[in-house]
Parts: sequence; C-alpha cells; structure tokens
Amino acid sequence: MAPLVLSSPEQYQKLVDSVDTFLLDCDGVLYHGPVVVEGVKTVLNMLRASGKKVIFVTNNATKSRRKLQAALNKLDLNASLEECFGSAYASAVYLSQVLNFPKDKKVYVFGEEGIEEELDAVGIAHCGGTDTEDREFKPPIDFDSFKPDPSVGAVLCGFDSWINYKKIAKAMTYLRSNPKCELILTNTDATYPTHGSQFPGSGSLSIPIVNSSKRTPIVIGKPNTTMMDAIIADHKFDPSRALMVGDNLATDIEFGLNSGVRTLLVMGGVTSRDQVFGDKPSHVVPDLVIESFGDLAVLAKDKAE
Ligand SMILES: O=C(O)[C@H](O)[C@H](O)COP(=O)(O)O
Ligand SMILES: [Mg+2]
Repeated sequence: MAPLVLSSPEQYQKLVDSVDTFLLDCDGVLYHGPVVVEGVKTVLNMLRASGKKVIFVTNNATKSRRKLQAALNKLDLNASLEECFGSAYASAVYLSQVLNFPKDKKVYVFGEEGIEEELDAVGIAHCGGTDTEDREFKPPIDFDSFKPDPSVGAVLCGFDSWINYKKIAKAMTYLRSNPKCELILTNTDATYPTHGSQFPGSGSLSIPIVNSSKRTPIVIGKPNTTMMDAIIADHKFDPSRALMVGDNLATDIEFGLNSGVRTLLVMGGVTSRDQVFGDKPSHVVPDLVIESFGDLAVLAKDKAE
C-alpha cells in the first residue's frame, strides 16, 4: 500500500494533534552534516510549546548523549539531555543492564569518543577506541602484535573514521580466540548523509570484523527494537500515540514498523524518491511521507498570525 503524502497545513495539523511523542532521527531529518534543515527550530519550539514530547534518536555512535545535546544546541535546537538518545548510549545500557557485563572484563572499542564516554558513564572498562596505539598504523603489518586477550569480554563497533588493519585484526583476534567474547554493533547504517552526498556508514565499516570473525553480531540501533526498549524504559510513552520521523527506510522507518509506532519519512536524506514512488519501491513502506520535517513550521506561522 502506498504511503500518504502530506502536503497541506490541514494534514500537518491533523497529524500533530494525533501524536504525543515525536521520535526524531537526526542526520538527514534535523540536519545534513553541519547544516540545520530550514524550519526545524520553529517546529521543535512549536511541538514543545504544545506539550509534545520530543526525543532525538540517532544511530550515530560518535556522539554520547551529552555530545549530541551539545551538537543540537550548537544548531540552536534547545535540546535537553533527557531528549537525547543515541546508539552509543543504548549500547552501554545494553552491556550494563542486559548482559550484566562483568566488572573484571573490558570492551574493545572499534569506534570513537561517543562510545567511550557512554561506557565510562556505566562503569564499564574499555580499550582501543581513540587510543593512539590503535589509531597509528603504518605497514608493514606486525602480525606478532595481535594476541588473544581473555580480559576482553566484548567487541563493540560503531562509526570509526580511524579504521585501519590493526583495529580490524585486534577485534578479530579477540573474537576468534574467545567464543564467549560478544560482537556488538551500535548500528548497521550502510551510508551516512552529509555535505550534500552520502558516505560509508558504520554498518559498512564493521563488515571486515563481522566477515573475518564469522560471528553474527548483536545489533543495538535502529531498526532493532533493543533501542526502542531502552527509550521506552527511560521515557514510558504510549507507542500508539508516537511517531517515528526519519530519512532512512532501512533504519528509521523499519524501526517504527518493528515497534508498533507510526512512521513519517522525510525526503532529501538517505532515501530516494524511486525507493518510495518508483516502479520497484522498497518493501519497507512508511505510513506517511513529507518533503521536509521543517515544512510543519507553517503551523507555527498560522498560530502566530
Ligand atoms: O553511519 C552511521 O552511523 C549513520 O549513518 C549515521 O550516523 C546515522 O545517524 P542518524 O540518521 O540515525 O541520526
Ligand atoms: Mg538519518
């Protein structure tokens, strides 16, 4: 069944009136890289003023909740820490509260500060990540340096712009030498929308580790309901009166569909028109489509007049 395309203020108002909780993807919905989407600030202020709950839900594991809040507020979007929810935070909560990660073990991080900060916040030891020892790598490869380490109880992979052979070989060694060592991915986004284009996303960066370790990873972020379970545990909202707004069919929209939450796809991000309206559209069908989340700003102007 084709999605309903929203294009009039009347349709926008009817939607806003039917939703209490807005779950908002970040990259591709609120901003494209460093540029905030036109109208988004007005829409967020309007929703908050109307008593709506706004939760920012990003798969981008480079940012801890605190860093996500700072990035949103640098764009003047007035985010509170409670409104911020990222895959790094959800992964740390999963390790701590679901796996009861042992205090005498540590996590090997294939990723950046966001993951490290969230692991620190739940008291889980970690190695790798931003450690210069792992970021510096020049051939020839010193294969003798890759040794098993039974104190590594999990390998956690997120977006890592410092990817190199050493990191991949260390992660693989920990996983293949210890069947009890878990492989966890913050998310599996194939691409990352920024600077008017798309670039390799964290899902594309962790494939060498998944492939070489021959492990089936635990995946935390959208579209997996693990992330929704963590959000509902924190915010306790009614999914039937919630709306997931995203630019990516494979993560955001599937996340909403998997969680019993209505979905609104915005164009201009990762998803092309063809994937929704073409001859062979994706099997993932959003409930609603809008050109831009900023288009709802017209409701604020109507109120102001
Ligand atoms: O590569 C990634 O991690 C993701 O593409 C990116 O960060 C997605 O962020 P989101 O659209 O969930 O805010
Ligand atoms: Mg996105």
